[in-house]
Amino acid sequence: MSSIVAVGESYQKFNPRAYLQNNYMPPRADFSSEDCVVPWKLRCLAEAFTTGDIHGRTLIDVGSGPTIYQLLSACDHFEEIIATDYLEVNRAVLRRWVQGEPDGFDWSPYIKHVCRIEGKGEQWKEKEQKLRGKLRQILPIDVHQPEPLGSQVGQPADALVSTFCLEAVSPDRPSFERALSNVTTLLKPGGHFLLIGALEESFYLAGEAKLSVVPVSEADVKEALSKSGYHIHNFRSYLMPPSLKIGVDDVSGVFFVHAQKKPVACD
Ligand SMILES: Nc1ncnc2c1ncn2[C@@H]1O[C@@H](CSCCNC[C@@H]2Cc3ccc([N+](=O)[O-])cc3CN2)[C@@H](O)[C@H]1O
Repeated sequence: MSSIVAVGESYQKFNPRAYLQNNYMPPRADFSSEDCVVPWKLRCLAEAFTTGDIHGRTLIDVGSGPTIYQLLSACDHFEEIIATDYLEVNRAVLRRWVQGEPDGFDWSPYIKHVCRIEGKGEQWKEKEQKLRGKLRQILPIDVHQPEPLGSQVGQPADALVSTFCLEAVSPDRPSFERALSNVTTLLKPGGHFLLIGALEESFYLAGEAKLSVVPVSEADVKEALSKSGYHIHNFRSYLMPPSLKIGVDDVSGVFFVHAQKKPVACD
């Protein structure tokens, strides 16, 4: 069995609720401390959009998983946001959130925090409804395919977001680099890519599933972006404090990159 097929097999046991519990509840989601990893991620994303340089018609979120926090600061800057994931269980979680079904994960602490740090006086219910209104497509994706969205691919997006996906679905570094190259076909030349991921992680848990992760360093990520034709505007790293090493993975840190796909070279 190819190692990519093995990755797909391993995801069949992925449990969205366990995954959310492990990574998006306290202690990792502690909004009282700016030093905590979730506020750090939200601040990186909010600050990336304050320049006003990142905007357009469509943003695609690559490997959304069962989360929407990564889209909260984006929703003011795009007409349409397309969420994607490999697993139907995750796409179903996202659809239920968009439809406002009551039994879902409570993202309100995240929405309130983002409204606070954006400082625009936006009410959290207003931002919640705005994102629900923009999240119009939730599509299947496979980043190991040269056309990750298959026949659904429309015109290239103005921007991409991806959080914790590429390294968690790639068995090795060449596969990670190919996956990045594949998803880059979804982005227009000159388009912006906001990428968040795990540093030096080799596994993580999501209920019964124990998923392998290809450990990547800052240098590995920068090299992969350079090979895929990106200019890096900003690269930040967060060092996971011992208090947040809670056994759900062996992640050493988290990286945030604001990269831009170089325009096509004119001959
Ligand atoms: N072939 C594929 N193409 C696209 N997506 C695919 C494919 N296969 C699986 N997927 C899809 O990709 C997956 C995305 S979730 C990946 C989780 N990454 C590791 C985890 C995340 C995390 C989160 C937060 C923090 N923190 O400190 O705050 C740390 C960490 C480190 N551990 C999942 O949705 C799957 O459904």
